[in-house]
Formats: sequence, structure tokens, C-alpha cells
Amino acid sequence: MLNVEHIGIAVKELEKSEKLFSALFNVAPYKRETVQSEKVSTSFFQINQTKIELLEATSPDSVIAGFIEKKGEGFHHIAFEVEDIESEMLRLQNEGFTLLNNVPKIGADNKLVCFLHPKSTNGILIELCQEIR
Ligand SMILES: CC[C@@H](C(=O)O)C(=O)SCCNC(=O)CCNC(=O)[C@H](O)C(C)(C)COP(=O)(O)OP(=O)(O)OC[C@H]1O[C@@H](n2cnc3c(N)ncnc32)[C@H](O)[C@@H]1OP(=O)(O)O
Ligand SMILES: [Co+2]
Repeated sequence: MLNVEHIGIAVKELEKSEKLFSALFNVAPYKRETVQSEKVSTSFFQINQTKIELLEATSPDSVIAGFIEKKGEGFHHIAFEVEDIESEMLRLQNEGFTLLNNVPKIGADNKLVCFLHPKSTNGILIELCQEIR
């Protein structure tokens, strides 16, 4: 695994939270993207080396809607950059971690992604990301 690629934050209203985080970071979001397969709309901030992904549900059956209903808005996942997602998925599976998808999915910001179940990672939802080259 390489660097932290982004930190995901679940929000109820993207526009409202964009304003809040713009004021907090003193920088505007650089990108908005909807990922239909994940039923989310995202907004990205770059603060020096740190990338923050805000996630709003686009449907009541989105995992983000379920998460907010149970836990409220806030920290949702941490994403790590990997060089080769398929070999990293295989390595982590062999280490006993539970993958939530067996083949890489298309994520936001030009990435292939895979999630690890939080029950296998001390309660933290982990995302692996590989840049699509
Ligand atoms: C925009 C694309 C992409 C990117 O490019 O960056 C994204 O980031 S998409 C982000 C949204 N998509 C995902 O999160 C996909 C992976 N997640 C899942 O598949 C599900 O969220 C889940 C982790 C399998 C949980 O779903 P489900 O089992 O249906 O929900 P439950 O509420 O029943 O949860 C079971 C269990 O897990 C705990 N949980 C759920 N979410 C999280 C979380 N984010 N962090 C930590 N723990 C989480 C939940 O509390 C339950 O625990 P117990 O109550 O103890 O059973
Ligand atoms: Co993410």
C-alpha cells in the first residue's frame, strides 16, 4: 500500500457541506462527480497532500443513506492508493481480510476501487484505489 489517497465523509446535503468545508479549508472543491454504480454524488477538496471526498446519497438505498441513518453524518472511509489493485486484493484476501467486491469497480476521480469490510479491519471501512492508466 502507498499513501492515503482520500478520506471519505458522509454528508446529507452536498451543497451545504461544500460551503462548510470550503470555509474550513479556505479552498473551493476542485471537482464534483456522480458515481451511479455507488449511488453517490461526490465533491473533492485538495488540501496540500490531503484529499477529502464528500459523499451524498443519490438514492435512499445508497450505502451512504443507510450509514447516515444509523450513525449520522461524518467519517465514512479511508482510501489507500495502491500500485496494482488486483495483486493487493489477492494479498489482502490471503491475509484473511474480507473484500466487499471480488473484481475492481470504477470509482470516482479516475480510479479502480475495492472495499474491505469494516468487520475485518477493526471497524474502519478501507478503500483501495488504483489510478486508471
Ligand atoms: C465514489 C466512489 C468511491 C470512491 O471512488 O471513492 C467511494 O468512496 S463510494 C463510497 C460508498 N460505497 C461504499 O462504501 C461501498 C462499500 N461499502 C459497503 O458495501 C457497505 O457500506 C458495508 C460496509 C458492507 C455496510 O453495508 P451494510 O452491511 O448494508 O450496512 P450495515 O449498516 O448493516 O452495516 C453492517 C456493519 O458494518 C458497520 N458499518 C457500516 N458502514 C461502516 C463504515 N463506513 N465504517 C465502519 N463501520 C461501518 C455497521 O455499523 C454494522 O456494524 P454492526 O452494527 O456492529 O453490525
Ligand atoms: Co472513496
